Amino acid sequence: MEKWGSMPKVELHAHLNGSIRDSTLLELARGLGEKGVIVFSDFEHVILKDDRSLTEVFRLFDLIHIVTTDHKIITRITKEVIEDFASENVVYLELRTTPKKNNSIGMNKRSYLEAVLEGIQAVSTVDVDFRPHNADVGSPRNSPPINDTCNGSTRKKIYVRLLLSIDRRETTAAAMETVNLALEMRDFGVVGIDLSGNPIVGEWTTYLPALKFAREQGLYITLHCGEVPNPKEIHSMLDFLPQRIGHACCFEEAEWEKLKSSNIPVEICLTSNIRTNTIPSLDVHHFADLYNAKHPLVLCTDDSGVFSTSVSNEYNLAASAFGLGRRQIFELTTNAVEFIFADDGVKRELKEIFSSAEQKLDK
Ligand SMILES: CNc1ncnc2c1ncn2[C@@H]1O[C@H](COP(=O)(O)O)[C@@H](O)[C@H]1O
Ligand SMILES: [Zn+2]
Repeated sequence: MEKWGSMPKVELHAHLNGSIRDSTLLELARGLGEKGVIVFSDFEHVILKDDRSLTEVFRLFDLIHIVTTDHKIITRITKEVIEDFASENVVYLELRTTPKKNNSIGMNKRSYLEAVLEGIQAVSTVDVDFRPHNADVGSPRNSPPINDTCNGSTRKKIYVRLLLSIDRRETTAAAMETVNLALEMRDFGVVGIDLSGNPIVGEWTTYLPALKFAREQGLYITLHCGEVPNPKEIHSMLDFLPQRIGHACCFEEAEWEKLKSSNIPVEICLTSNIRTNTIPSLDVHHFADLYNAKHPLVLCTDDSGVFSTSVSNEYNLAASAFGLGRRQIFELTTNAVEFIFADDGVKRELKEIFSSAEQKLDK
């Protein structure tokens, strides 16, 4: 993916546990296998399987969660995932994760999130800016500006913001607990709420009170929308007017019309849609229609570990499947800065990065 290496990127739709490195997942699973907690050979077979239906993907997530639900492991995978995105020149990352409770190991949603925050602070290959700048008024910013020159050497920097996910299996009370946690942790880079999980599970009305409350309190909201055909839910989601939606795969004419007139940006995850068979092939993917209609779009990975992809790979796929050149991909990413969940100061800095990268684009 050399071609995309130098281009600055934003990643707005990445699930923490879905972005785990294959090598880390296998190492952790082998360890649990040796302790007799799981049967490693069963696990290995599922991890290494290439094509999975949406149902199989959610079975895999249950397995991943058995292996990763421990504070130290959550800290480790957070650090690795951020370092991996930074290594392909992602300059702004919105990482989403579902805060989890596991009484048997003394984990609750807050301690889970604290483990994530520890992972962010453990990143060593790049400077991480994760706290909104007005969160620490009077104290120095938590990291220097991008490409700050210190002792003659230039350090790379990545902005990281967190979205807390509500899992569709959760109750209204559990969803509300996640929103309250997000509000409490705003000064630590939590900027919004995501609704995700198996799309055939749960009812929109269950999460609605928590989502409404989140919005009233000023949190940003993005929803997994239309991963399966469910026109009633899709309409309710679009009527809610979230700041962004993910996927938008199983839309009919009326839903397309509503989406286009609403101008809600769509997070497009090409590999994920193809690998889960939500869309049969790229030549019929809705990216092309939305792109031609100049609808706001951003290319994202969804689960870079589970689907063995990267932002560069997604750019490459879009370029070859839809005939886009480097400049068009670059413009798509630059335009996405408008709908990131960050303040104007961050947007301004990102625009500067993109504008200086533009000058080198055709070289
Ligand atoms: C394939 N498309 C998808 N559709 C819906 N939800 C998805 C997803 N991919 C991932 N997740 C959601 O993210 C969780 C894993 O990360 P975290 O444990 O939160 O860090 C999954 O359990 C699921 O709830
Ligand atoms: Zn997703």
